[in-house]
Amino acid sequence: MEAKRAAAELAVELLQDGMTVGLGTGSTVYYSIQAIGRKVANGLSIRAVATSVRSEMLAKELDIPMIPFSEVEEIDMTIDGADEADPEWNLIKGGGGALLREKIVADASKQLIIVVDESKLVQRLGRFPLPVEVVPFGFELTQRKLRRLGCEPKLRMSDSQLYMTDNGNYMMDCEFDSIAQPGRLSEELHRIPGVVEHGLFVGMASQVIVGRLDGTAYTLDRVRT
Ligand SMILES: O=C(CO)[C@H](O)[C@H](O)COP(=O)(O)O
Repeated sequence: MEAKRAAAELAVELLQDGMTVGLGTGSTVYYSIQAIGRKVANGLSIRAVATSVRSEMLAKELDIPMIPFSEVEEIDMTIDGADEADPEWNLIKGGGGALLREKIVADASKQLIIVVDESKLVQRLGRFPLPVEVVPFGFELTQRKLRRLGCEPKLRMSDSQLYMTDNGNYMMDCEFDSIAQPGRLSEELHRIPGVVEHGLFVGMASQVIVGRLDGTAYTLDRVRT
């Protein structure tokens, strides 16, 4: 908890007056949204868009000024979590189910700041099952096509019900041994018609902030290949 909070709060220090801010989703970003709420109460002037119904509700409770995504031309900075980050700052996201909106918001952002604790750092992506959002129509066929990419795709459940995203889609959690070429896998996933979006964020992060258990945080050095 302290590690998540440390990363989340350090990221919020990057915000400046006048910014349009993207709010990610998850238990780490929860602390960022709380910290933004405190800064807004103390006079920080920003407006925000959320990547999930959950984050939007939290932001509204904290009186963070929100604008509809339809009114946004560009987002200055988005703060979001991740399930895994590799040394090149490639990510797996979507454990919390919000990957589609997160990717749309990240793509519209000048800067994507990722906040994680040290347990999320990996040498190679793939230990965490890759979330893939699929349309309900023909999901069995989509599942078979995903399997052909070398993974075991499991339909996500929640309280014994099929999990449904904020967009009315299903989620397949795809277990790979490891992901050697995230960029290539991303392209292959996009070629499957039933796939709406997947949780590989390749080359999108502008910074990865890592929280330690002792409550300190640092920016991960980026290895370029
Ligand atoms: O991608 C996400 C939601 O879709 C989250 O950012 C990711 O799952 C990390 O969550 P947490 O901070 O709770 O570990």
